Amino acid sequence: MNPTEPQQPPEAEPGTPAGDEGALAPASGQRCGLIAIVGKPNVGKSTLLNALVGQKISITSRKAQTTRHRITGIRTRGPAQFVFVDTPGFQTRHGTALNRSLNKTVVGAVADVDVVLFVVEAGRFTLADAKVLSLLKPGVPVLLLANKLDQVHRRAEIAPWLRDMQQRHEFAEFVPMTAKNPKDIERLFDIVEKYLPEQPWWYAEDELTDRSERFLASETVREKLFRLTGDELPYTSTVVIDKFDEEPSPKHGRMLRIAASIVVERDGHKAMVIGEKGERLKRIGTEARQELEKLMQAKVFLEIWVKVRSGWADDDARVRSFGYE
Ligand SMILES: Nc1nc2c(ncn2[C@@H]2O[C@H](COP(=O)(O)OP(=O)(O)OP(=O)(O)O)[C@@H](O)[C@H]2O)c(=O)[nH]1
Repeated sequence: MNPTEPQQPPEAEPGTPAGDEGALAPASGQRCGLIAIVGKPNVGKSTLLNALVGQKISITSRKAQTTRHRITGIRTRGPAQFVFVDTPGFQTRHGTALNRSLNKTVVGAVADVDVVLFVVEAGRFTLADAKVLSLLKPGVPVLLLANKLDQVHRRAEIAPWLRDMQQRHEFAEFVPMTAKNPKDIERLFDIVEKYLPEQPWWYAEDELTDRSERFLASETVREKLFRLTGDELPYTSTVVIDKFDEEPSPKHGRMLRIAASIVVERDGHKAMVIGEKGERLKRIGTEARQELEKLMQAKVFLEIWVKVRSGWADDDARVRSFGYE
């Protein structure tokens, strides 16, 4: 059932090719590719992604960003580098929101990955599953991940169900599994590896560094800032991370203390960011903290200050002091 066609490299590669910087291992035998995990809500996509990339969930560095793909995790295992990408719109909680949020970009983000992992609950296939499946473009191999196999008590029913699924789509492979079972995760890696094109890795073997988590923190605050202020705030506003300390925590595993400054050009902008009775700033902080806790799998204490620095963007020395080189 494996596709015999060689895989096409994605249109937009997320990083500088490894060779450009000379920092990475030689290309021989290396594989690297983009993987999308899609499925209706609650089928176990997050559980699966966490199991696949462990602690490494990260947007990584600036060069890793593309307009088409937001990287949610990277895992380098043996000769293969697995780059997992976000598929917004495929992952909304409600079916109606799913319909509403669909647009070409969203579908496009899944169209040029190397392989799609379509997650369903083993033994089930609902209208919501069918909707997600209908959005997948032909040409990209789709692996049917029948997750939560541990919850299926009558295993004998899985074979006829799989046959039924075979009628619905030309799946490249069927993978009945339990995302919570580490052995199944290893088996899944072996299966997915074959779908990654032979090409040099895009990222260093252990891409996630302190610096990239720091970067991720500033990007997350910035994203909330702009989303919650709409078009009112000029783009010259920025976010600077003043402190990023990690402490071990017996209770939470990891604990991060992050202090960030939102730097704006005018007092009026400061008032806008803070909002009435501080409500807006509070929301920016809460939403950013929640997202960072999920991304970094840590307890996060996030403190945000708003500072006015007029003309800061023109002042080289000050820009450097904010951590931009
Ligand atoms: N028994 C069992 N439970 C699982 C498995 N995988 C995930 N779950 C549980 O299923 C529930 C949903 O898992 P998530 O990973 O949050 O699902 P999701 O698809 O990311 O959900 P959305 O964020 O709503 O799209 C959680 O309670 C998980 O613990 C599995 O293999 N077996």
